[in-house]
Amino acid sequence: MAHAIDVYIISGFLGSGKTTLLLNWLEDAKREGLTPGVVVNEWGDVHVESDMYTGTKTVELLNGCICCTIQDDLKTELANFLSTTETVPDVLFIEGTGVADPLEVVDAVTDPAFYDKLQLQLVATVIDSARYLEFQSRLHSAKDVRQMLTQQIEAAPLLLLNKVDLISEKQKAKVHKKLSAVKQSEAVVLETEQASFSFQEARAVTGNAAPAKRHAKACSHDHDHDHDHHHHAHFDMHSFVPETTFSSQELQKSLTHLSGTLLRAKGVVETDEGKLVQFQWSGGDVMFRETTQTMPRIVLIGFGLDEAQIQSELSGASTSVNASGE
Ligand SMILES: Nc1nc2c(ncn2[C@@H]2O[C@H](COP(=O)(O)OP(=O)(O)OP(=O)(O)O)[C@@H](O)[C@H]2O)c(=O)[nH]1
Repeated sequence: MAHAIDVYIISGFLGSGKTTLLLNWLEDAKREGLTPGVVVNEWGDVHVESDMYTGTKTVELLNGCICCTIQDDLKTELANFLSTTETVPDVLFIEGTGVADPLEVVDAVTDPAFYDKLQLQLVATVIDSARYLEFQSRLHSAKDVRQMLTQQIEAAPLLLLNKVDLISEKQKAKVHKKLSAVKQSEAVVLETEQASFSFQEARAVTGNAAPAKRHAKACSHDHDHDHDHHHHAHFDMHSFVPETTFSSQELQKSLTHLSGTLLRAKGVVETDEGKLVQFQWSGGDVMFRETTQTMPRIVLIGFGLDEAQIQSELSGASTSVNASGE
């Protein structure tokens, strides 16, 4: 291989706007005539957004955080990706799950096995500015959430303060202040709406500080691969096939009625009109958008979610798959 492939890692907490940024960068790269490749790591057992990457060489790592065995999977997938006879991409975008420590992805990419094949250019962390203060609050948020956010922010020389359309100037100032206590001193912080920061602009940042590099610490998560569940620190994940139809208002109502702490929900549901749509929920309104997916699915992630209530509010049937920890 003549040149190593430039790698850009997109990090950020659940629902912050990583996929939105990835889609922007994919378009930018293609417009420039580059051939991009994508690695997406999803916390769900089904990738409900896979139709968004049609036409791009994509590797999906499902059901996990990129850590421990999943980190080994990432290395294996990267090796497979690089050894296929198809066109080698010019640039590779890796989107971690919202509950991944980006340094674990950095470790995989900078593994000696790839030293002449992959060239890490940038770790960009996307931050949901509308939920950042809540997520960083000792009063309103769990320690795992605060730690995860801190790891993601500390690892990145580029921080995109996304969703600024949802907050006031006063809130924005508070977010900047909080962020400056955590971020790398040289980190570039930019405010965005719809993660509108182009790939060209991102490349200009790569001249700045390299991503922090430390060996990923030993995995402290509980994994029990003999059972049909995956445990992300203390995050519970539920994934199931809903057997009812929804309007966006009904889905909104059901999601916001759930006891425990729901951090993120997404999936594919059937509308009352019998059409399958993709839905997104990350703390605000439920958003529906067109999809070519052919199966309904709901994936939820949070803390202390009640399985029985999820069944009665959202599943509508007994086909529910509990993928939560413990
Ligand atoms: N209001 C607002 N919504 C946004 C913005 N950026 C993204 N969104 C929406 O926020 C939701 C989550 O965005 P994604 O890009 O899927 O977030 P993600 O970080 O990939 O989410 P995970 O799948 O949980 O990792 C989607 O409904 C987006 O359309 C923004 O700047 N403002």
